[in-house]
Amino acid sequence: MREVWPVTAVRKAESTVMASLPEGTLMQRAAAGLEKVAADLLVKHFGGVYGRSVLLLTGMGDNGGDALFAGARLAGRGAAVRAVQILGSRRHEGGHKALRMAGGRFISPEDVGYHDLVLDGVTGIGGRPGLPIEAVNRLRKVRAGVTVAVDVPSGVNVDTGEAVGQAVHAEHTVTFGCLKPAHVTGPASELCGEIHLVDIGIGRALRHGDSVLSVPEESDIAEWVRRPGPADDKYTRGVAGIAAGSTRYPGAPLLAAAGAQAGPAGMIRFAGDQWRQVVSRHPSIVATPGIEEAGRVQAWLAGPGTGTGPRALKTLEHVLEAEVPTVLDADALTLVAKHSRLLAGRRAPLVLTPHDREYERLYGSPPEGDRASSALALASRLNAVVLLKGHRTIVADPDGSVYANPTGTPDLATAGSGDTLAGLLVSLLASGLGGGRAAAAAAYLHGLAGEFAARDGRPATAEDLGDALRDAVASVRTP
Ligand SMILES: NC(=O)C1=CN([C@@H]2O[C@H](COP(=O)(O)OP(=O)(O)OC[C@H]3O[C@@H](n4cnc5c(N)ncnc54)[C@H](O)[C@@H]3O)[C@@H](O)[C@H]2O)[C@@H](O)CC1
Ligand SMILES: [K+]
Repeated sequence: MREVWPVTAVRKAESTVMASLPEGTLMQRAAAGLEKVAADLLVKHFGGVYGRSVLLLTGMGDNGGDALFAGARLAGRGAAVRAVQILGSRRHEGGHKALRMAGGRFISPEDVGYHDLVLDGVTGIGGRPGLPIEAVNRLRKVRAGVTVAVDVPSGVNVDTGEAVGQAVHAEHTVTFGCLKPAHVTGPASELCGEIHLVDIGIGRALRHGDSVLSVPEESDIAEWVRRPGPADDKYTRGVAGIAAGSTRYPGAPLLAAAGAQAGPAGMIRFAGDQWRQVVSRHPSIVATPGIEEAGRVQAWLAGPGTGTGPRALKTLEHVLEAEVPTVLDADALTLVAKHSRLLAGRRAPLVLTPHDREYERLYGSPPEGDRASSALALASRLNAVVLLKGHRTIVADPDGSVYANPTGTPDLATAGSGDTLAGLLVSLLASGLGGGRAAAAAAYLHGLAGEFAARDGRPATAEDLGDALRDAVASVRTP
């Protein structure tokens, strides 16, 4: 699991470590890491460092200092390095001196044009969101072969992942010490490109309790997705129940079933009008038309394609009465938003999977720019795990843990995609995984499946996700 720390925690760790080091040591470590990534990119895209043009964008703080010292190192390797002040008039004296000594030059904002590599050192963790118009106008003149953000793309809100106004859009971000929220959540994460984490030695001073988000890694998912042991039978692996579909939405049950088939449960029960279609597509599923005769399960999924009429409400009441871990998706979210009594006094774990409009129905206002805080607010209010769908899906557990999902592709924004996610999620819950981890694992595997399904520009549909989910599970399990 990769932890994510906010600016205050980073500053605290930096000052603890800095107190025992000669002045400037951390900046030199940062600059060395930045130079390495920049040089590798120059080699990869332009065949070498020597003779390539590099532009350093600077502001008033140490972020510009990092860029200037890295630029001085690149100049020492024969790159033609220029620096331009994008924000304010105060400059980083040490960095300026180093660049001058290495043969770099300072140019006026009027003279910037194309450069092979641009290092964005306008603002870092000291940046306030939203750049002044003068800086934005200067940035507009910059044309880059490759843009590398120093620490974070300038202009973003580092602690929330919001991108206010015009922020730098980078293909790579070189960050120092640890990940910050802007790297993993919200629109800012889309402006970062590929993240390179440089160890500057502050890790030991970062306190676990100060981290605000976690990013699951492949090894976490492999550990969480239960594998059957020799003593297991279909019941001990967990029985998942799906209550889905209606004559209006007959496809949702099939897609939810396909998602569940990729998960770790040993058996799936289905209740709904499409019971015959479900069995003919998935003969291993035990299906009945009505919820009353569905049988016992270790976890329920309710909502995909059920509609919000009286029959759907009755089914949902039945599911909730079972008091087993339950995923509420799609129409079930609309129903609990309308009938708050449904969740009153609930004890068994609950996982809700809203997109933004469903979130608004449940919470009363849409998610804010700080999606992690918004997800956590709903999780606390309803005492339920909230999986807030988005480009970077957030999972918030009422116990306070928040996960930012690192996988996925915009290709997943397709009809029926959520049904497969909900199906996989209920299978994970039925296998005994806790709500937060089950939701984080489902989001991870679903995102990976989307990447697989859309590989090489293939148009992906939700129908492709069942197979792709099995490939995703296999790929996290293969070391
Ligand atoms: N503190 C440390 O120990 C280390 C810091 N490092 C670098 O230092 C950076 C932080 O440096 P600073 O704290 O100097 O902060 P920044 O360099 O991020 O910028 C702060 C300056 O920019 C101005 N500013 C920020 N946002 C603005 C806005 N929207 N409009 C107008 N002015 C704005 C501030 O008033 C301040 O003068 C990190 O991101 C990292 O790149 C690294 O060298 C590693 C060590
Ligand atoms: K920056």
